[in-house]
Amino acid sequence: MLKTMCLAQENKKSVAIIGCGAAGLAALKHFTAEGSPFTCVSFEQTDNVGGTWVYTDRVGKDKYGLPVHSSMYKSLRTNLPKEIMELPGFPHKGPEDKSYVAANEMLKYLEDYAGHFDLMKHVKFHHHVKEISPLEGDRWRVTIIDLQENNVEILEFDAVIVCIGHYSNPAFPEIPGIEKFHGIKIHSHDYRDSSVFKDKKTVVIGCGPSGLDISFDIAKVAEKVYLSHHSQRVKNMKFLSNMIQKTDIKEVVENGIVFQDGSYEQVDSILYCTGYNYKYPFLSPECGIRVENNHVKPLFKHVLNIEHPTMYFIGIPSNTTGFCMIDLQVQFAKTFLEGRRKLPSKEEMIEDTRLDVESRLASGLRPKELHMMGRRSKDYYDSLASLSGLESVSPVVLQIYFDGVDRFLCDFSHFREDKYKLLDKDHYMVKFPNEEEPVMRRQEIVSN
Ligand SMILES: Cc1cc2nc3c(=O)[nH]c(=O)nc-3n(C[C@H](O)[C@H](O)[C@H](O)COP(=O)(O)OP(=O)(O)OC[C@H]3O[C@@H](n4cnc5c(N)ncnc54)[C@H](O)[C@@H]3O)c2cc1C
Repeated sequence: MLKTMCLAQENKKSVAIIGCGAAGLAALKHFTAEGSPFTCVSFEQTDNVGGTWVYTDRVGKDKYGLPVHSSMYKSLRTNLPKEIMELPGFPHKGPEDKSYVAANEMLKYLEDYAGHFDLMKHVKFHHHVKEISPLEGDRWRVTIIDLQENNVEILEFDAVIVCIGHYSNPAFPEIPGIEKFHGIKIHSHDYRDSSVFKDKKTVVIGCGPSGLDISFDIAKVAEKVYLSHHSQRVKNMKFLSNMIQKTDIKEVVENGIVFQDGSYEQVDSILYCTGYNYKYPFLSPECGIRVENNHVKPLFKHVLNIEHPTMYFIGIPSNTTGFCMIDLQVQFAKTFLEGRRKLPSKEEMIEDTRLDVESRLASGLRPKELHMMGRRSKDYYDSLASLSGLESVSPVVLQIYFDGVDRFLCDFSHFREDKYKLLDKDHYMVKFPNEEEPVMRRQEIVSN
């Protein structure tokens, strides 16, 4: 059945928003704001808004037979203070006395956001986007399955905003001998709570935010947690007494692990905290988007499909203040789709992207890390802002981000007791658990 979004009488452009987590909601808010020249629909394959923040006990397949999207676990509290996990224009009303909140409080925030801006009426729940392919004139054909009715719809749109997140497709490194291991093997995507690790010896592979958080969670009940990694960042971290740092794995044998330094440990389970892969299975090859070594390309400013500039991707960069970035990227997309600003030529966008990749590689990032922002966040936000004539992310937000990451690395067991308050675009207050009075801090962010 072919249905076309026929909006001619309204003289509005039609926009398909794929996914309705934080990014999809921010896109809906901006693209449906009063006076907007767009009409939008968000297709969400689950029955909720909130994406990542919707906890489920399920692993493997969801009730519609699709791979479970969310990687949320029971004990999770945010690793950034809620004060910088706000979508602009809607402050957190969460607990006054804490900055680091539980997943259900983040979900409540996003549901309240949807309610406040009256966004639910634009969301088609249990609608899975199966295929997107380009049409003449950079328009789009979108094939959607209504998972409840088992109906297929084919709709046409003027623009597509992809908001599907990138923490759902587990990445597994190749490990010699892994097939011989008899114990439990799971990825953090399927981690829900620590109960199966009680009194067990576990090796956790990787020490990014999930690896650290889950290791500490398991260590409360496990006999031993071996944290296998090659990161310099956690060298001075204070671990619990049953957490032991190890080098990378050399090989797995039946009941244990041989590490690169030659040591051997018997373990009952292996937990992969080895990250996620970007994946867009619904994009037909004609969309022109490829993922090579976890690098999504060709994207201008990590957001715009250079081959078809009516397709935007929101939320791709990592290691940065996600919520503010999402909002800025959405407004960037809206500015160009509205025609308020003119995009650089295709050749200029290709050259800009080439230089960006070159300088990232030169700065020591590995090819699979090309969407990591870290200290480049300010330059990235400023470039989005100056191209589109928007306001950049407030420097104090970035300062809190970097200071929060430092605290996380120094004192993992207590950093979530810190309480932040933004004062203005340059200043914030922070109260540490071991100090009587809050201290005032000033932003010192410089470009890289
Ligand atoms: C365990 C964990 C902890 C995190 N903690 C933090 C934190 O403390 N601070 C922070 O800033 N960030 C954190 N993040 C990152 C988090 O993912 C982002 O903050 C943010 O919520 C991403 O929003 P999103 O909308 O881009 O993606 P998501 O929240 O993943 O939402 C994507 C939506 O798209 C839908 N979808 C996907 N494919 C399709 C399809 N084909 N058709 C229709 N719908 C589709 C999904 O069902 C989902 O609802 C964490 C991530 C994880 C996994």
